[in-house]
Amino acid sequence: MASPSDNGKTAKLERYNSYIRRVNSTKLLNASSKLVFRAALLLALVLVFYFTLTYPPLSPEHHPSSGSHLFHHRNFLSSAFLLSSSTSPTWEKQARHSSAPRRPNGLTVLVTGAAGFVGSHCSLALRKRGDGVLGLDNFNGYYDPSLKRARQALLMKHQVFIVEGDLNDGALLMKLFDIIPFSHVLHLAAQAGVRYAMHNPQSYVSSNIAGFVNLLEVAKNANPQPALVWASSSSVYGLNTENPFSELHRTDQPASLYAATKKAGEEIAHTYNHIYGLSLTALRFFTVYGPWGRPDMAYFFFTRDILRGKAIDVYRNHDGKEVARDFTYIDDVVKGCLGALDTAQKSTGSGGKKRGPAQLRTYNLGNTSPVPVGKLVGILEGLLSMKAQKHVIKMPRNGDVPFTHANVSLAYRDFGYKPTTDLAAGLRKFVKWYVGYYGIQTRAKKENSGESSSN
Ligand SMILES: O=C(O)[C@H]1O[C@H](OP(=O)(O)OP(=O)(O)OC[C@H]2O[C@@H](n3ccc(=O)[nH]c3=O)[C@H](O)[C@@H]2O)[C@H](O)[C@@H](O)[C@H]1O
Repeated sequence: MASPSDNGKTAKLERYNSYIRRVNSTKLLNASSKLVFRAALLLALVLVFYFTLTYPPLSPEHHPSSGSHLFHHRNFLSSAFLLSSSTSPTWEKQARHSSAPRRPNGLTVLVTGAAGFVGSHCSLALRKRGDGVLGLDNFNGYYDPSLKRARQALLMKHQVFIVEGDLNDGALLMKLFDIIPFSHVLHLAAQAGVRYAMHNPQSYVSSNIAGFVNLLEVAKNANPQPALVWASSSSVYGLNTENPFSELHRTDQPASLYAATKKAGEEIAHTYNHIYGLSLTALRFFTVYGPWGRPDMAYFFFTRDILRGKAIDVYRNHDGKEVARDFTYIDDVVKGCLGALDTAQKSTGSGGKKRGPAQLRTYNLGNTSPVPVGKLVGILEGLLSMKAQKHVIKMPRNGDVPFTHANVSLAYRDFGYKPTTDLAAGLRKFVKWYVGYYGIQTRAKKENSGESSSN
């Protein structure tokens, strides 16, 4: 048994040991909390820098700034990210897996702008029929990037992988073509929007001209050379007065810089077809709308503003007539894009040299039935069961054209393009998506749910 003096010594020793433990743990705590603080500070700085570039502040006209300085930093960042991650086997594995066709003779398609409106719809449609699809998108802040991220998440569910990078990143594009033998490119990445060109002209030059040339340079050197189908625009008809617009009409009077860059794209396409034997198809889209659409387009922000009770500007021509558009539903445009891809002939060049004449095509993809903007507003009012606060004003001189109307007989002849959705039916689907996506209870919905609960 231990004596009381032994017990006293043991108790003292234990008190001393616990004191030493406390002193040590406090030191350790101080050291580790300093470390944690420094790491948190560093992380916060990195996050602030990253979010400043990724989510630039909104400008008054619903157009998030994509000022050229931000644009270039963003490219630099994505490029740095990709060059380091391009060596990672996981990254390449995902890209290869995504681009591998799941059906015999399936296409292997690079879709640029895959997180965009038309790009995400086309990527899904291609994947659903068993084609291989790899997306490319720079997720810029022209409009709410969270919508682009939501589209990306939807594509991921269907095993479509999007590489985050920019068209102007030549090293990245070469790497993609190096690891994947693309049979086709569906090139939809662009700086869109007619009116925004007055605010940020350089972004149009950077994406729609420099970026396009960069892509063509890489495509012409690729082995095999892919066939390219790409998005031009109804806006190339500019001040053309002949109706409906045919591919044979003049397109040398663009009314906006956006239109001018798309028209320039058509001329550039001619050059690459002529010199390098690239198979090229331009699709002139006519005001495409629908679920998962672009928030910078009138039908989209009219819906938002009507629901918020905010006034909307409805443009009228200077001659007093209503402005009208050949609004085209997204599913019709997707069918047109797939039809163009399926009928695209192979490029004829190899190793950057032309081996024979190659296909060069241009098609209108419209709805063939122009609708005045006032009528569009009326349809939205009906669907939302709300009255719009309309300001009818003269169309500002901002690059808009008074009227668009597509003749689609060429696209019908060559790949059976036939639009089937009228504006009322298409907007119904859009509004259904909109209220679901943003979790909005419309008055119509509330009344319906009231009715069903009383039955
Ligand atoms: O076919 C195209 O190639 C282009 O289509 C689309 O341009 P637009 O046809 O101009 O569509 P959008 O802006 O929705 O305006 C629709 C109508 O609302 C009128 N409009 C517009 C704004 C407003 O405040 N009030 C108004 O009346 C306006 O005057 C117009 O009559 C794409 O954005 C563009 O990227 C490109 O793809």
